[in-house]
Amino acid sequence: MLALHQLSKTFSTPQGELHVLHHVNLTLKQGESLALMGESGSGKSTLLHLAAGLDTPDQGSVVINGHTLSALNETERATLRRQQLGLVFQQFHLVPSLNVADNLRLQARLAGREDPAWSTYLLERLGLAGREATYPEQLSGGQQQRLAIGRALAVRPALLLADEPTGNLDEHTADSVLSLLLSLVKETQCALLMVTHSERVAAPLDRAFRLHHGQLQDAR
Ligand SMILES: Nc1ncnc2c1ncn2[C@@H]1O[C@H](COP(=O)(O)OP(=O)(O)OP(=O)(O)O)[C@@H](O)[C@H]1O
Repeated sequence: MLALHQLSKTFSTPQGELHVLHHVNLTLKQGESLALMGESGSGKSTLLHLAAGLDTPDQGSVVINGHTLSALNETERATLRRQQLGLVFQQFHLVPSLNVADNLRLQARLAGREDPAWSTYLLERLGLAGREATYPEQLSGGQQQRLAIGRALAVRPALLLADEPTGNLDEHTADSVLSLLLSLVKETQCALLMVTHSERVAAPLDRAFRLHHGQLQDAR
């Protein structure tokens, strides 16, 4: 579902070249979940951005569901991102002027993949049935992140990329949002790559890797 081959990324900084990723290899199969850990500044978000095609590597390739990102033009990459990728961030990035139902449908609508029955089912699973007309500011943090997760899954993506998805939530809420996320991932059989600082959050995922000096190490 996701393959990273020999991925390298260097940033130029006033202090000189910063080699953030150095020939990183990783494969993630359908239905598999992987936690990406590492110290602050180790390159976790950089790797996630490369996997999402939001940034380009200096060397190496990213393959999503059989498509090599570097072989696509910008329009094709954007279409692939919309149809095959779900993104969830620490900040929920909901659209404040859209209600719950419209936020949930937003990405699916842009991808041309609206499925009303699936959206209705998702709203129930997210605990947001009956709240369709509510606006994000009227929701709790946990509810907002559940909605952001639902928006990402409404397209039935092949791959879900999540950057500290529970980082803004208290421990109890984080646990319930995480278990909902993992159960929906299993149900939809999408692959999950999740950045987290927390061993606790990483524990229920199938595999865990740590980025250290630009390379991935098995964290278990
Ligand atoms: N566009 C950029 N230009 C220059 N340096 C960058 C750029 N983006 C990231 N960096 C640097 O690359 C390194 C890795 O950053 P990244 O955000 O990937 O780390 P991270 O592991 O996600 O950190 P955190 O856990 O704090 O979010 C950091 O030292 C950062 O300052």
